[in-house]
Amino acid sequence: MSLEGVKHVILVLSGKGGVGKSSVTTQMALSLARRGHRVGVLDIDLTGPNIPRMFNVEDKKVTQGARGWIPVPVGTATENGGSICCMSLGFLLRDRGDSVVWRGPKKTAMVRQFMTDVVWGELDYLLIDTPPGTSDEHISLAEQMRTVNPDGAVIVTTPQAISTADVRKEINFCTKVGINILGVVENMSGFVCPHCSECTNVFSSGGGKTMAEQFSVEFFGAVPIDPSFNLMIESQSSEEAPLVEQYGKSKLEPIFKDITEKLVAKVNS
Ligand SMILES: Nc1ncnc2c1ncn2[C@@H]1O[C@H](COP(=O)(O)OP(=O)(O)OP(=O)(O)O)[C@@H](O)[C@H]1O
Ligand code: SF4
Repeated sequence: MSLEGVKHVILVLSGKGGVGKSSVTTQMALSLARRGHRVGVLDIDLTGPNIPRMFNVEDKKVTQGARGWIPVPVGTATENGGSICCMSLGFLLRDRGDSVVWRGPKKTAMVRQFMTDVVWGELDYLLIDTPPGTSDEHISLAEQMRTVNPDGAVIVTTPQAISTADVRKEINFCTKVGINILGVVENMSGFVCPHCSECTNVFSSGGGKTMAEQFSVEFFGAVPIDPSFNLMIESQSSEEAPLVEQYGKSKLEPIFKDITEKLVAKVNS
């Protein structure tokens, strides 16, 4: 079984698309790796496999070993032994539009293969970036995810989503399919000015925390919109310091340090 060396499996879920699930997954991976953890990222967001782009490994090829697919390493290991490797449908698609037209059974078969046929080796954390939504198709995906016995899920939302029924739906979805909720991250919560670094609350603030209290789930933290994070992702080049090092300068790094400390404490409690 390919997950036998993996200590903790964490799902990253969101009730709707575009809330920043992939960027939260990426930053949790960077933050964990900076603290010496060996991290794998599995991207099963078949409608928008963004993880290879986030880690600037889009042009890398996945190789097939004797026991299964070998995930793609992201840079080299850090001095304290932290590392990131990833696997995404994006590596296997000839055309990024291909997966969008797949029918449910084909997607489910692909996810099943991803859950079982990737040779991760020894990992402290495997983060699984899942497709957004709570439809019937997601229920069958969630059933696949349960086969890898995850520690639970981190739910990503935005301040706008909190004021709608999205998070409630997502929490009910987890309860229905028997997935433990580890905590909630509110993304795009305010805006960091690129000139003076002042954070302005564009929408109402504090909603995520209140909502988490209502549902008795842990609030991991609020992440503002930081345009420099996108610039960092877009301007990555092989000549520059590895992303895991560059991320040390990001204004979002201390926030994700706090989020991942809560996550680590939760899964090890
Ligand atoms: N806090 C943030 N600050 C700056 N940019 C952000 C932030 N969160 C997300 N983004 C940007 O918003 C865009 C959408 O984010 P992302 O791809 O992570 O969303 P998603 O929920 O995974 O989307 P999908 O539903 O397509 O999978 C990306 O370009 C990402 O870099
Ligand atoms: S936060 Fe300050 S520097 Fe940024 S746009 Fe507003 S006034 Fe200007």
